[in-house]
Amino acid sequence: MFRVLVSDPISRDGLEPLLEANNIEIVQKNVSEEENLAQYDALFVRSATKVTEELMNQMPKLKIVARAGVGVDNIDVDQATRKGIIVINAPDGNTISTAEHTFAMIASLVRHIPQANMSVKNREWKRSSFVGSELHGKMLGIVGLGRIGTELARRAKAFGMRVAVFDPFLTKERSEKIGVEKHDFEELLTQADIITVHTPLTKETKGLLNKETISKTKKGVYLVNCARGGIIDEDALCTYLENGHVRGVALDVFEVEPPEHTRLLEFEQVIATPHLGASTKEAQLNVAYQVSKEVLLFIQGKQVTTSINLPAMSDEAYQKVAPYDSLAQKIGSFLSQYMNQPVQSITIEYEGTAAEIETAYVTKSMIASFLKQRMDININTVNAGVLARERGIQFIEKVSDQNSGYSNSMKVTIHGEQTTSEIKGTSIPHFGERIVSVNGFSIDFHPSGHLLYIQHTDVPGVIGNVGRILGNHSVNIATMQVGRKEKGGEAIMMLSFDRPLDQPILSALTELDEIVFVKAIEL
Ligand SMILES: NC(=O)c1ccc[n+]([C@@H]2O[C@H](COP(=O)([O-])OP(=O)(O)OC[C@H]3O[C@@H](n4cnc5c(N)ncnc54)[C@H](O)[C@@H]3O)[C@@H](O)[C@H]2O)c1
Ligand SMILES: O=C(O)CC[C@@H](O)C(=O)O
Repeated sequence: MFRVLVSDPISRDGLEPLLEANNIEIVQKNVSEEENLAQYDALFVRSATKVTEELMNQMPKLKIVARAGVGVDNIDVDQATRKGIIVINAPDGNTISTAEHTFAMIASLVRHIPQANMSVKNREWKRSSFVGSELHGKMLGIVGLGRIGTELARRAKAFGMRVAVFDPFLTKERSEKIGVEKHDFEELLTQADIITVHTPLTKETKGLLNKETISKTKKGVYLVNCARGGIIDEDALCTYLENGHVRGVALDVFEVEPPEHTRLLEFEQVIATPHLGASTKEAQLNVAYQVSKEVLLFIQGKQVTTSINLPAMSDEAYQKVAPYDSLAQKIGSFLSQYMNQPVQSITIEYEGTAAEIETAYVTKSMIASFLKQRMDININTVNAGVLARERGIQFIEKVSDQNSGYSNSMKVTIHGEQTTSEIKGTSIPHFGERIVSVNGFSIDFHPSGHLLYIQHTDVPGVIGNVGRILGNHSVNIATMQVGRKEKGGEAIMMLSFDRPLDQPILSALTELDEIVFVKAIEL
């Protein structure tokens, strides 16, 4: 049974993909009210539930956190990544609703609709107090032309506004295609009549509009924040509302929610909504449906596509990656068992068609498989890179332009504290994966099951002696491959069996004079 805890109010209709599936239990209850958090595999949240390290520690089975919305600032993504918990969101399900809400806020701001509404309800009729301005012909400055910024720009243009945009990642081609003026931040500040922010809250965007930057705006400017509290500094807003430089402010989001800056809310020129950007039936259905479908993919062992902490990959792309993923996992596990020593670096080199896939995913998969043999915690492609780095293991990914005769190959080299080892493998369509070289010895075997690696001197009788010892212990050899670099030098044998070998057999083999090294490997 896969158990899902839905902590914030999320559209029940949107949970349909999960409700219709078998063996999934869904409980809709806030985390603060649930006594047995340890039983859940998945957690659904909006922005209210804070997914902290402490909460995740109480949920040892947690595998996936689904944010029914865009912003993941209420989720400790770094800690989730360390713990191997996938974090997904619904990146575009609420875009239209939030753009529409922003536009409604802008229109309300310049026509004083909320204030006029209050006044009429107070039985007043003050028509001259609420003279507004037209949007037509005014310049809207959009900071951040992502999904919401783009939809807002379209609506503003339909109202006859000029749209100026600042976004450091915006290309000239895209701005031309959307029909907006690309500006630098200073230009936008000095020219716009209304400035609205649509960036995530990051180190760079926190306080982007502050005492200094707001001082550069036009006198009488309107400021809007329907993105994240803190992008516009709330103290600075109070200063400029007080001295009349800023004519009006519209806020859907606050530095602390519900807002604690009561002085800001006391200004008549401030209009506010309680984080309602995504609060429409349509958006809530969209985001819940989007994350439910993703969680179902995860449960079915398929690729999730909207993960914050996994390389994004469609199921179609994963089908191309899958054979190499399997090979990488086999090589990682083999090398980890074979090299029983601390490791300094892992290099993975892709050649041929293997170099054309999402190599970052496969590299993480190989590292996860390597680390799994050594660590007793949940390791997967989400946290493999972080855990390797934390343990001082450097990993390097290379693409080789050499042609070693295989249509694809993957070579993993591990520098340990005492020795260096290397395995090369290939994936043959309809035939599976093969290891074609171990530490420079050419060989050809299927990396699966109960294996035995033997390094020995290339002298007559070794194979017979090994066969005799195994026979004496009633061990049947399933397959056997040999490889050597030169006649009479060192050589290797790779054997496979129907059952694992126990220690007395391994000790007996090690005692043979011509045997240098013996290692049982389980794949
Ligand atoms: N009020 C709500 O209910 C609500 C609903 C949905 C989204 N949001 C918030 O709205 C914001 C935008 O969402 P989105 O889906 O459009 O995101 P998005 O990722 O599509 O767009 C963000 C844009 O900001 C730009 N950007 C990043 N750093 C910047 C910087 N320093 N200066 C200027 N631009 C910068 C990026 O290049 C990108 O184009 C997010 O903060 C999101 O959490 C709020
Ligand atoms: O869940 C909500 O209503 C907030 C949504 C919004 O802030 C988001 O980032 O998607």
